[in-house]
Amino acid sequence: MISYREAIERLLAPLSVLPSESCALADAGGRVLADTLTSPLALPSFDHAAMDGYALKAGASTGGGSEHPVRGSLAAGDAVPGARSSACEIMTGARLPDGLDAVVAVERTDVLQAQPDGTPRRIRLLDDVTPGQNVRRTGSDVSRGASVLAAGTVIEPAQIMLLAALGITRLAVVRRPRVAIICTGKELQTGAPSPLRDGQIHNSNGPYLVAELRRADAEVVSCVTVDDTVHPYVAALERAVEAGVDMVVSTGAVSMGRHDFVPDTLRQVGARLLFHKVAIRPGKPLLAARLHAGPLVLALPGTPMAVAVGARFFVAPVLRAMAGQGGEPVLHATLASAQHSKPGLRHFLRAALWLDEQGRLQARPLDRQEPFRIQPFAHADAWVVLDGHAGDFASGMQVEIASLGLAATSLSIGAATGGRTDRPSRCAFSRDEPR
Ligand SMILES: Nc1nc2c(c(=O)[nH]1)N[C@H]1C(S)=C(S)[C@@H](COP(=O)(O)OP(=O)(O)OC[C@H]3O[C@@H](n4cnc5c(N)ncnc54)[C@H](O)[C@@H]3O)O[C@H]1N2
Ligand code: MOO
Repeated sequence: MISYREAIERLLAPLSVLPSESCALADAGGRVLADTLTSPLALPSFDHAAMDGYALKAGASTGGGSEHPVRGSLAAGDAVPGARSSACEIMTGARLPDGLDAVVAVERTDVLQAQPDGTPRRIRLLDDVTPGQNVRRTGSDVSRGASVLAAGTVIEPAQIMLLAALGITRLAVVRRPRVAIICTGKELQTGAPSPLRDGQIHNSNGPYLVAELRRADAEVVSCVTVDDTVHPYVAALERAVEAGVDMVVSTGAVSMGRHDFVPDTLRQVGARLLFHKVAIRPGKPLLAARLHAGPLVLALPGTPMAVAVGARFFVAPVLRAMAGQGGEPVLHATLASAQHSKPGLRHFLRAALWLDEQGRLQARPLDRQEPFRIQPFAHADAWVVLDGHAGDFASGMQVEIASLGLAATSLSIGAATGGRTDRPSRCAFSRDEPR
């Protein structure tokens, strides 16, 4: 049996980043940037006013109390031909005319004279005005040609704001990974959902995997249920290959039972076995193989929490590697209750997260950790990962935590404690070495 670290090395070593494709910015939410983006523009693209007021040439004549004639008015969007030397009314966002270098806010002036329509003609400054005051300089946010987003960045709304500001309407993104799901087990009731026949159960792994993969922006090509016999599984694999998938995720039939046909079947179809059985709990009988036709097969044990662990700690790193994202940052929290784990095994525990009075993130593994239990998973905030320390983890130790779902950014805090956090305003977690 190999360690988790070795399993991940074997899994990721042969993977390459998926090809890129062009995508409209409007459709880019959740996609992964394929190439590092350089800015075609400076931001701001021109010196402009940060306040509604008056543009001036700052200097010896712009001390507090000085008076200035006002010529013209500029609003955001106005073209500004030629240079100016005298003060001019200006609105926030309007380009600063050449020759002027400061803006004084309207409330820091007295209007001495105005036209009948209210347009100011002469003002008095209440304070000294200095060069650059209330001016947003060209390129002070982004300089032209600068690298603005690295390859592998997930395009979230904040990135869309930046790209839109730069006038980028199309971008190269990594193609979505195509995944087929195969759920094995003749106990899985197909067809009408209820009532359940004797010995039958509802398929919960399939819908869970579909939801996780979709949230991770993978394309779920198919999700089929097959019984515990070789032929339907092989046929499902063939259909997945024909559909051009990058990965097959199957559940069940990888352990020691007489009906656990998946390991032998994969050997029979000529798949190259990467590993079978990993020193983890839950999920130990997990198997990874590569089909001759190309796709990776992750055969997860059927027990629901083995599937959840397989998805979070095996499927997610594969998806990151296929997207060119590199290792995931490791998060830590303070362990709130002592834990004992079996030495040599990496344990994944469902846990509650909350903030203590000092704003430190606390993690307490939930009580019922048996891998068949689904309810605690639905009420947990995060995974706690325990490995090493001869199996003894004292309360107060820093331990590794991970978001419950595949999307590493979606760490929830306080849901498992009914939203109770000792101090809800701060979240202190440490980020260090990539996983
Ligand atoms: N003699 C041994 N028995 C078992 C071992 C072992 O080492 N020696 N390992 C145990 C561990 S650990 C796990 S995990 C399971 C994995 O078994 P399989 O991968 O063969 O999975 P199944 O037997 O098909 O199913 C296990 C369990 O999960 C339920 N299940 C399966 N698919 C679904 C689904 N789509 N939705 C909901 N629930 C599902 C299934 O009914 C079983 O209860 O093996 C242990 N045994
Ligand atoms: O890996 Mo299994 O889920 O411990 O029963």
